[in-house]
Amino acid sequence: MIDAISFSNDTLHYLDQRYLLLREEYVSTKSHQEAIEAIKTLAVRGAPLIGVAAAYTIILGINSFKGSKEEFPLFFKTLIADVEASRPTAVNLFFASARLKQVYDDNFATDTIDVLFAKMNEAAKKIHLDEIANCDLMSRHGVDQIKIDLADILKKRKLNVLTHCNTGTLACCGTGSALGVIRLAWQEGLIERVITSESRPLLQGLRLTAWELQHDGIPFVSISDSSSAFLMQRGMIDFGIVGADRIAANGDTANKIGTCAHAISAYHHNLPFYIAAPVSTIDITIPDGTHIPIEERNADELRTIFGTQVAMPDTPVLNYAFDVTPGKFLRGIITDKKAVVGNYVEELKTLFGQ
Ligand SMILES: CSC[C@@H](O)[C@@H](O)C(=O)COP(=O)(O)O
Repeated sequence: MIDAISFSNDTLHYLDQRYLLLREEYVSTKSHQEAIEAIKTLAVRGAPLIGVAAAYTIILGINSFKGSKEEFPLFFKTLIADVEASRPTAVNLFFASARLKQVYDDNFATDTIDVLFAKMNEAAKKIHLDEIANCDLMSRHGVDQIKIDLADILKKRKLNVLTHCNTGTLACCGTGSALGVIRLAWQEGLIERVITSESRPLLQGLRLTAWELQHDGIPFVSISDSSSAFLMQRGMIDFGIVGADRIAANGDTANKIGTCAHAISAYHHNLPFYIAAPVSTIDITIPDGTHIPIEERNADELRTIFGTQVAMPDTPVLNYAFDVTPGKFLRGIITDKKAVVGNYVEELKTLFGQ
């Protein structure tokens, strides 16, 4: 499997996803500032991977600390604020920083700095290992749900699945969230073909998902983002499955811009549309999608394609990185704990023991 991120010898190693497929470039850094820049520029990307990268970035930051124990609280507060300011929508980033803050809160008063840092290191590694394990759990729950929901078609033939953006190894560390489900469904003989929508402007679907599918020998075809309704109308898509950057308590889901249009089209055509995401992507503190901060990115991402100007340099642009799909358009939310279908307000709470 592709190693999108790893941490060894106090060094963060990652595959720079901005240049795939033009070049496969691995970067190693001990600098937390460089790691923050990697998150901001989407060199590392995808909600679970952003969470893992954020945890290791905090470790790089504390490793660079040279002051006394008394000076650490202010340093740590600034470090956390800098990491949290890197990308606003993927809640996994805040999940990771909250975990490390908890280790700090629980141990700072009693531990030496060295012991505290060792505990934080362990916590960061655990976030990483948990996300890998989550992929396998989501995949199992997702495939089981698909077998139930699409049983009638599966008696006759295999399925054509639509996915958007990239939710595979590159985004999740393990086999993936939505792409993990697709991989297992393929291994179990349920999939005819995967349809990957390009995911303008940064083309995560066209570049990254296609690359991962090719790597695994899974048949796929890529489409422009605006093609999905037409393909559904023609019976060329049986269901959709995507990842998430933040899920509100009522199931409203932020994911890569373009997801909402796919989900509404699927709903119109009576096709199941699923979200696959680990529980670390659910923000149970917000009641609905209106509370999800939506990242707006640089206008030049839209005006240019890989550095080539494709619009007037002063073309006014709205470049929202994510949209919010209302929960009512979703057939289910596949998590590592279980597949949640039905009443999201009641069901999602139970994942948090509420
Ligand atoms: C499992 S990844 C889920 C999402 O993070 C993914 O679909 C997505 O929107 C990624 O956006 P990106 O801007 O590439 O970080």
